[in-house]
Amino acid sequence: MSSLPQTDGLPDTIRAIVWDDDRLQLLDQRQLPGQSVWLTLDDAPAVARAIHDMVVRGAPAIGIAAAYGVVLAARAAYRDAGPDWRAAIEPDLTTLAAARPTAINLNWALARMRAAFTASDGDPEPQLLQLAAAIQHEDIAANRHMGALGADLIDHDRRNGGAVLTHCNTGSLATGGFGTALGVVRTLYGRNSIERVYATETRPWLQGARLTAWELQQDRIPATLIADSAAAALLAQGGVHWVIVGADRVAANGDVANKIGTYALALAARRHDVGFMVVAPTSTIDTATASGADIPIEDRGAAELLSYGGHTPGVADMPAWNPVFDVTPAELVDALVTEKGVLTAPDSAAIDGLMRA
Ligand SMILES: CSC[C@H]1O[C@H](OP(=O)(O)O)[C@H](O)[C@@H]1O
Repeated sequence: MSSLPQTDGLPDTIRAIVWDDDRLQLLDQRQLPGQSVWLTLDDAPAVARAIHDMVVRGAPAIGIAAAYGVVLAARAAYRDAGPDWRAAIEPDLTTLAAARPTAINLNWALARMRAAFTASDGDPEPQLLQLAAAIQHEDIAANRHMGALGADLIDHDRRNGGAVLTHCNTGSLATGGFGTALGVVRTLYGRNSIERVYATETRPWLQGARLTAWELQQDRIPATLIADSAAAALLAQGGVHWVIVGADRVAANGDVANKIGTYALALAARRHDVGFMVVAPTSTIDTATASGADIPIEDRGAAELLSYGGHTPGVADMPAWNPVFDVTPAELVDALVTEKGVLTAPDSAAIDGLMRA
């Protein structure tokens, strides 16, 4: 799929974020699945624009792209200000932080990169590039570990086998590689533990219909696309035993911000005794945010909701409400799977214990 070489020798996984030729290469997810178009970025404002415009999207992927954005910012600051690069870099860090509000992985990555601003006055780029690459590799390793933990839980649950449903895109395109919720799906299918995956189309941006469908087809995993509004009826008819989703931010009390429609899936799952699993690395957990009520929810405006592939089939100037995330209360989450362990009752005490471990 990628015209760029795999650069780290890790087990094969679709790679949508690649540092190559001393610049950041991003697979433009707005063009998938029809075209694989790679964009080359060589400054931090361009990375911020790419995050805002969803060239790259998905909570962990946003953090990884931002980390490489800091590398580009440090290059420019050191070139322009030499030993005073730490002051010179600040405007670019502010621009990166403002790219999208909900996924906490963005700020997590910026804070981790900032913590590496050592006292040395030498060129910071090599050290920061090493850290950005480490963040991406750690994410892939975490995804593979979460895949096993989530699959183990389902394999040992009374609601094992059959089919699962996933929402939005939580695969290699949304992460450093392999995926969070889709990583669990990949692992389950690899074990012959499930027969089929149902993917919601995920209006309005169609991450499910365009990206998840494409990833599952690449992996030759049997999948069926459904309209978002068909999900409750599907769960009501039986056969789907788990809903497996990702997250953009998990609050200190276990409330989960994720793609719009997740809350409805959680309600339908609870009504029909279908397991509801959230899969997210701890870089998505924000203990500084007390509850879901405090999570900023991105609204991407009416045009995105009124259009379909750039066409406006309906009333062009119709007012529209387009929050692209919602909040699922912790009590509707049957399992929160992280790389540090699985919480089957995610609440403040359990989250605190996990983050301190
Ligand atoms: C690996 S979880 C990715 C998470 O991000 C997605 O949102 P977006 O496509 O707008 O960045 C969605 O909420 C996924 O669950």
